[in-house]
Amino acid sequence: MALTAVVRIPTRALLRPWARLRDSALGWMEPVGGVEVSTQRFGSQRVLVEPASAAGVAVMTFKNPPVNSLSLELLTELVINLEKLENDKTFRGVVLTSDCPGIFSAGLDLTEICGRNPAHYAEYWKAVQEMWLRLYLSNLMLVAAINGACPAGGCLMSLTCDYRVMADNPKYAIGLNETLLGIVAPFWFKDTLVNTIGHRASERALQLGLLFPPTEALQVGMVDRLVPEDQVQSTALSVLAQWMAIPDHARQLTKNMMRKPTADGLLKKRDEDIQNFVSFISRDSIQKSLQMYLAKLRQKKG
Ligand SMILES: CCCCCC/C=C/CC(=O)SCCNC(=O)CCNC(=O)[C@H](O)C(C)(C)COP(=O)(O)OP(=O)(O)OC[C@H]1O[C@@H](n2cnc3c(N)ncnc32)[C@H](O)[C@@H]1OP(=O)(O)O
Repeated sequence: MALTAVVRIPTRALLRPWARLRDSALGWMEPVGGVEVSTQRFGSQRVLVEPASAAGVAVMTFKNPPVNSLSLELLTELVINLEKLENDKTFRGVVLTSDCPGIFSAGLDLTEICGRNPAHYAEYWKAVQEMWLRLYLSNLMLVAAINGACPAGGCLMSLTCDYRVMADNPKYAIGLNETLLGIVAPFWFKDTLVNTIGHRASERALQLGLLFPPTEALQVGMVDRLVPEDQVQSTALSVLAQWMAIPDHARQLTKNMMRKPTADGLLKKRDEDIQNFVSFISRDSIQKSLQMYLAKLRQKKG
């Protein structure tokens, strides 16, 4: 791929993402008798975090209607809240789920990668990388409670988790459908999929941009369990309860051993990956494809 666009990559936002957001996580930690304890509910505008009834577990709910697209704001809030959970040693496991009925996440926010300038594309892509790295290498046990459609970036987010529970509703589908939009899933999306479902299945799924209905997703290994829609979150919590029985230290080292080489692939060339993305996404032909795809989505209603 030709590397033509050279852009300044703003680091301000993602090195200290909380500096650009009004931190609405009031009540995150309150000193009680000199000891910091977690309060009932925290999070931010688009990412709600609630401790579950089981000790050590939190539920992180994405609330970015209508479709939980991964806007820059949502990505930033996700990373901030994950970091807070990581730093609060009372938490060992997190369920990731959605507040948007019938949709886990529509993936990357197409309005962030369409009709903007190179500096914006660079800032946005850095935020996407950051989300992936933080989730993929998280020391916490992460379980995705997939309660709706889960295409592209939404699928990627779920693939970073340690376990996926999906609603058994044939209306929903999950997969990396980038080629259907005329774009190419980057190598670290591909690696995450290969690590989950294997090389041959990934090759086919990625080329064809397959969106798997739940039964097929289970067969191919993209999700680990299907349950009726109203049991997705409770099942995710009971899976976490089983994982909690494993000593954290041994599990964390094992997770790191399995995942670090894949993450290093991106860590070693983050800037090059951003330049690649910016030069690819800025092409007229790619912008036209994305505009047509967005127009088709918007027309669906009319
Ligand atoms: C080296 C280069 C590498 C490039 C790699 C780039 C990687 C990209 C990965 C991605 O994640 S790209 C995004 C891919 N996402 C999709 O294809 C999903 C598109 N959306 C849908 O299929 C559907 O919306 C849905 C999620 C199945 C939900 O369907 P539903 O019928 O419930 O809602 P809609 O009427 O379709 O949508 C409501 C509303 O939301 C807008 N919208 C939907 N998806 C997105 C999105 N991803 N980004 C921004 N906006 C989105 C849609 O246009 C509607 O808007 P309106 O204004 O209300 O009409």
